[in-house]
Amino acid sequence: MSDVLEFADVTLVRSGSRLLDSLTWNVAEDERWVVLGPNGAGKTTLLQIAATNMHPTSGKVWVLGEQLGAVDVFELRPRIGLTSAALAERIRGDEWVLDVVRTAAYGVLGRWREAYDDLDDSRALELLYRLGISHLAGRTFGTLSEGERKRTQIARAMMSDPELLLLDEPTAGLDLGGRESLVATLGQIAADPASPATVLVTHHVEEIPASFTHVLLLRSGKAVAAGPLGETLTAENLSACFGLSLQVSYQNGRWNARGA
Ligand SMILES: Nc1ncnc2c1ncn2[C@@H]1O[C@H](COP(=O)(O)OP(=O)(O)OP(=O)(O)O)[C@@H](O)[C@H]1O
Repeated sequence: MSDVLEFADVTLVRSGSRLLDSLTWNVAEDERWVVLGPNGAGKTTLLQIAATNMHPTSGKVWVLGEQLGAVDVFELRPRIGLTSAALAERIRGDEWVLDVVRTAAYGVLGRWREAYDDLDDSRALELLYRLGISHLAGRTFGTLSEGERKRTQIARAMMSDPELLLLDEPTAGLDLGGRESLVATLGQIAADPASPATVLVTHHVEEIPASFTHVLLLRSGKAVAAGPLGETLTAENLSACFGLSLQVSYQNGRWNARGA
């Protein structure tokens, strides 16, 4: 199985701070990773490098087999699906939900072509259906609830049939019902062998969808531990990651953590 992401001794420095510090990490095609860590650990920075939006200060990064710095990132980006708060802020409130999704086929935000192929339309509608929001296709983005917006963004990220899916805190800001429902949907997507390699950033082990396979624990830009969930998400590793004593449990495909 070839790697879709390869970070080799990656350091990223901004204003004298090491946002990532000598990070070595690989993601294979069939893997679904969760990246966990406290505020400021470097999770979003890591995802932005994987999305080719930032370049490391030192070390090497390969995305979908191409080395950053030696490839035209504009050719790579359509092969990567990304959801992030920064991207969501750029979606206009008066944009139709169907357009938010189908414009991703052309790597743009906002309507720019007057005619879309039937194939674009049917794929966008199929994705909205898969995300449970096909009934919202004719609504404007600004009228959606936070949970509906998150689902729209995930459908958009999947529109170009990406080989790598990057989800930055997809369940942030949702109420309990909204979170549980979206975690279940993400679990279904992760369980589909046709789904792309996925990296999901979160602060909470409760938000790890079933069928995710691996975890990277980040603290101060460094990997505390990385590997298969079952053997890596231990009380010892999670405590070291968050800097407090924690207990971890796993039941019916879901994780839970609380103070020890
Ligand atoms: N341009 C910059 N210059 C200096 N420091 C920066 C810059 N951008 C980000 N940082 C710092 O880098 C650290 C890592 O940021 P990042 O957003 O990657 O963390 P995170 O793990 O995603 O955090 P959170 O969980 O709060 O979203 C933070 O301490 C942040 O303040």
